[in-house]
Amino acid sequence: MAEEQENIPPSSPPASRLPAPAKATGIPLPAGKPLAAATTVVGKRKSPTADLPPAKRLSGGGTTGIKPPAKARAAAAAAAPPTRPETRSSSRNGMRPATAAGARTAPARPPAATRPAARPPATRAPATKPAPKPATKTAPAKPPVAVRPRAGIGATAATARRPGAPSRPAARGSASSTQSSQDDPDKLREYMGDFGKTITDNIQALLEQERERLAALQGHRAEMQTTLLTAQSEEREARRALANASEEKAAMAARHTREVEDLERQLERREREKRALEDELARNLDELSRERAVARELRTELAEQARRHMGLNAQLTAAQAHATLLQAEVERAEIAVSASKAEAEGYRKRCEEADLGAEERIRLAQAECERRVAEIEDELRAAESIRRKLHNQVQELKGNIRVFARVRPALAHERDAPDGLADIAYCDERVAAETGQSHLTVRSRSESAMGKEREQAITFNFDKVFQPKHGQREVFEEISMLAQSVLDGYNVCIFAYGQTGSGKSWTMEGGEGLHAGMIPRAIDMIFAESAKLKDRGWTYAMEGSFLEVYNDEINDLLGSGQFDTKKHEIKIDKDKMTVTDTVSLPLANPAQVSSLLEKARSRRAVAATLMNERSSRSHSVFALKVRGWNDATGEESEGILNLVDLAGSERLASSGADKDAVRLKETININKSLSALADVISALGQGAGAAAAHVPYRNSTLTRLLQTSLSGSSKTLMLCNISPLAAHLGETVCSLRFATKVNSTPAGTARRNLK
Ligand SMILES: Nc1ncnc2c1ncn2[C@@H]1O[C@H](COP(=O)(O)OP(=O)(O)OP(=O)(O)O)[C@@H](O)[C@H]1O
Repeated sequence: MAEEQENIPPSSPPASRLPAPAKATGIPLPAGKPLAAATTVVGKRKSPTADLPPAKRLSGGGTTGIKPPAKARAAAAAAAPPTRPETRSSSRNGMRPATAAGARTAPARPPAATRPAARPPATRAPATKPAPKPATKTAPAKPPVAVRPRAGIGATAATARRPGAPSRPAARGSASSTQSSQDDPDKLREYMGDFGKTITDNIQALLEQERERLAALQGHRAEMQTTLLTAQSEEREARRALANASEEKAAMAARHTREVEDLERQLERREREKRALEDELARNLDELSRERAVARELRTELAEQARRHMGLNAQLTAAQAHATLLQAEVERAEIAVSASKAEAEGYRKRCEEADLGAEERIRLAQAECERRVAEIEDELRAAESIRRKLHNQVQELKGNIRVFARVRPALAHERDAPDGLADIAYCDERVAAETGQSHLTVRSRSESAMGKEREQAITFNFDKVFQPKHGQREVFEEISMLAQSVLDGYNVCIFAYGQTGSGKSWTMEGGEGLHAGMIPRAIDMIFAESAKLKDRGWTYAMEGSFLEVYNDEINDLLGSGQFDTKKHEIKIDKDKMTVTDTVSLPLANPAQVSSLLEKARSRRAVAATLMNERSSRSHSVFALKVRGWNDATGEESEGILNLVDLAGSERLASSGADKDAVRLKETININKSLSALADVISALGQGAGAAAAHVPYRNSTLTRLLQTSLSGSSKTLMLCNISPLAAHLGETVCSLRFATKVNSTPAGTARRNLK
C-alpha cells in the first residue's frame, strides 16, 4: 500500500476529489489525508455497535478470543486509553459490578486519545473508581443491577460508580442493613442467596449480551472485510481512473497547449488582419477626407459656376438687349452707308480725273530717278576703277614681291626643351607700323677658332614680322589686300617657306574657327567680296586645283584613285599655264572649297603612308582661278591665287639625307627647287624690258608650275616661318637668309589681266 501511495503523482488531487466510485462505497475519506490513512479510518468505521468505546470492544475481543486485524490492533493500542489496565483487571475480576457498570458506561466516553491530558492516569486511580459520566446514559437500555430495589447492592453499585459521593443516603442505608444482617443470619443467608442468584442472572445476562456482541462484531468484521475488499478494488479502480485521468489530463494539457498556440497564432493573424484593416481604414479615411475635400471644392466650384452662370445669364440678357439696340443702330448705319456710297462714287470720279495727272507726274519722276541711278552707277564704276588703281598703286608701293617672317610659339612639349628657346628680338611694333618695315634680331653664341666664345647678332629686315603672340587673324589682315587683287584680275602667289615643323601648314591651312589659316580665310574673303561686287555688275566663276610637287614630279591631289600615278606635263601658251590630266573643280561657295581641301589632305596622307612621310618633303600648290565679267561695262578679268606650302628647307646634314638615299634624293630635289625659286624671284627683281634678265623658270618643276603667277604681272608674298627653338637656330638663320634674299629683290610692276 505504501508503494502504491508513492506512485501517486504529487499533483494528484486529494482523496476528497476522487471520482464517483470512491464515493459510491459510502466511505468518507478525510480531506487531504492519504488513502492509507483513509483505509485506517475505514478500519475504525463505526459499526452498529459503535456506541461502545474502543477499549471495551478490544477488551471484549480479548475475552472472547476474537482478535481484531493487526492494524486495528495497532490503532487500538495507539489510541488505548490509560484506563486499559484498569479495564483488563476489571475483566479478569469479572465479579465486580462496578467494573461491569464501568464497562457498560464506557461507550459513552470519548475516545481515550482525545481525552484531556490533564486527566489522571487510570493506573493511579483506585480500582473501584467509576467512569465519571455515561453510567446514567446506558441505564435505560439495561437497567443496572445497582438500580434494582435491593438496597445493599444498589448502595454498593452506587458507591462503586460514585465513590466520591459519601453524602448519599444509599451509603447510609447499606451500613444500616449490614448491621441488621449481622443481627439476623437467616435474613443474611436469604439475602446472599438472592444476591447470588441475582449475580448469576446478571452474569448470564452479561454473557448473553457479550455473545450477541461478539456475533455482531464477527458479522461486522466480515462486513468490514467485504467493505475493505470493495474499497481496495474501488481504490484500484480509482487509481486506474486516476492514471487515466492523469494521461487524459496530460493529453488535455498538450491539446490545451496546442489549442493555446493555435489561438495565439490566430490571435496574431487576427492582430495582423486588424492592423491591415486599421491601415486600410486609415487609408480609406484619408481617401474619404480627400474625397470630401474634392467634394467640397466641387461644391464650391459648382456654387461658383452657378453664380457665374447667373452672371452670364444676366450678361446675356443685357447683351440681347444691347444687340437689339445695335440692330437698330446697324439699320441706321446701313442707311448712312448707302448715303456714303453715293458720296464716294462722286469722290471716285473726281479721283480718276486727279490720277491721270498724278500718273504723268510719277512717270516723269521715275525717268528722273533712273537717270540719277545711271549717273550714280557710272560714278560708282569710276570710283571702283579708281579704287582698283589706288589699291594696285598701294600694292606696288608696298612691292609686288613682299616677304613676311613669322615666328611660331613654342609648343607645350617644347617649353622644357634642353637647349631652350632661341634668342630672337623683335623691333618696336609702332615704329614698324610707321615705317612699313620691321626686323628681327637673332643672337647666337659660337666658339671661334681660337676657342673664344663669341656672340653673334644678325638682324633681318622684312615687310612684316609676326611674333609668336600674333594669331592667324593678324597675319591675314596683311594678306587680305592680295586676295582682293585676285578679284581685280591679278595673279597672286603666296608661299610658306621654312624648315619642317616651323608652322608652314599651320599658316596656310590652320585649324578650326579662329585658327583658320590663310587658304580658308582668303577663299571666304574672295567669295564675300565677289558677292558684294555683284551690285556693281560683276559676276565671278571660280575653280580650284590642288597639286603636289614631290621629287620634281607633279601629283594631282584631286585626281581619282588612291594615289596619282599619271605623268603630268606643264604647258604654257600665251601666259596661260595648264597641267595635263589634272582636275580643276568649279567652286560655287566656300563649303565646296573646304571639301576640296579635305580631299587633297586625305590623298596627301595616303601618299605619305605609301611612300614614307613626305608631306614635309613635297611642295603643295593650291590654285584658285577667279574669272569675272561685268555685263554693265563689258569688262572681264582673270586672276589666279596660288597658295604654296613649300617643302621643309633642311640642310643635308640635319635632314639625315647623308645616311638615307631616298632622303638624299628628296633633299637634293627640295634644295634644287628652292634655289630655282630664289633665282626666279631674283631674276624677276631685275625688271622687265630690254634690261630684263632671263628668268630661269625651267630649272625646276615648281618654278615652271608657278611661272604665270611669278611673272612680272603677279603679286608675290613669301611667308618665312621660323621655329622658336634654340636647337633649330642654324636652320632658322638659313631660312631668314633665303627670305632676305627674296626680300631684297627689286619689286616689279604687277599687271592686271583685263580683256
Ligand atoms: N602660329 C602657330 N600657333 C600655334 N601653333 C602652331 C603655330 N605654327 C605652328 N604651330 C604648330 O606647330 C606644329 C608644326 O606646324 P606645321 O605642321 O604647320 O609645320 P610645317 O612647317 O608645316 O611642318 P611640315 O613641313 O612637316 O609640314 C603643328 O603642331 C602646329 O599646330
